[in-house]
Amino acid sequence: MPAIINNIADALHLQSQTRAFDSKVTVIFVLGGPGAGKGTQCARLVEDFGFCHLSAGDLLRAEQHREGSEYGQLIQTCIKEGSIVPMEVTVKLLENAMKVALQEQRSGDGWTDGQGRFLIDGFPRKLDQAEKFEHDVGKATAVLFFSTTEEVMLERLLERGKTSGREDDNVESIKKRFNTYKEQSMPVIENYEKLGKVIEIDSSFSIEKVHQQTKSAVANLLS
Ligand SMILES: Nc1ncnc2c1ncn2[C@@H]1O[C@H](COP(=O)(O)OP(=O)(O)OP(=O)(O)O)[C@@H](O)[C@H]1O
Ligand SMILES: O=c1ccn([C@@H]2O[C@H](COP(=O)(O)O)[C@@H](O)[C@H]2O)c(=O)[nH]1
Repeated sequence: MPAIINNIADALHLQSQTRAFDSKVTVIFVLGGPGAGKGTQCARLVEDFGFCHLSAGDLLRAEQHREGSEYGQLIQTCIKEGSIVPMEVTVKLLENAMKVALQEQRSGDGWTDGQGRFLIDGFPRKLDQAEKFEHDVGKATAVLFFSTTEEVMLERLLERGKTSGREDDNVESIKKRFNTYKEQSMPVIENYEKLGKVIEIDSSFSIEKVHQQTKSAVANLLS
């Protein structure tokens, strides 16, 4: 970086150069409490619009089980305790996964509609993660916020827990996850609300009804 930055435009240009992805990439953060239905709706949006869906939780679980990972134990503890893995780990995993996805898209046959569109599911969970991602990786175009009550989320998670094999789909971990969500993740949503980037969808309804509302909101966003 040069010693003197002449004006704000230069400064902004330099700042944007440090990001891994340019403004052609569409990044939508998908937030909401544990079990609100984020992953379910992301899967539908992949079919509708050709998004690349990256779940931060899934990436962390894969890293936890990767042979030789230095973060395996740390990730396991955080997931069980419903706490947040240090941002450096998660942001790096997301950045790498985005790079791989873009390379795969570019080496495929032709240019597809969804190229460069990312749904980042379950991230950012904390304000510092949001800042780091936007600084190092790319700007968020919008935030899809799936909102519902703790009662609904608890029921869904306990039902999922019967088959998911997830070590955090149990009452003890779920209560901790709710606390982390309220204390650390809600401020992220409030922050993006101030920036006018949040699209809130009540996810208390059936999967199909929530999907119709989500699809129409995303279609508007992309038009
Ligand atoms: N609208 C809905 N109505 C009823 N059940 C739903 C609905 N949406 C999702 N589910 C079910 O609730 C459970 C949780 O959904 P999902 O995994 O999509 O939530 P999530 O927000 O991604 O959760 P987490 O943050 O814990 O990963 C799943 O078993 C899913 O099938
Ligand atoms: O950015 C993130 C996302 C997730 N975690 C940890 O993973 C679990 C499970 O996340 P899901 O989105 O429910 O799959 C979450 O409770 C955190 O412990 C994280 O640390 N950072």
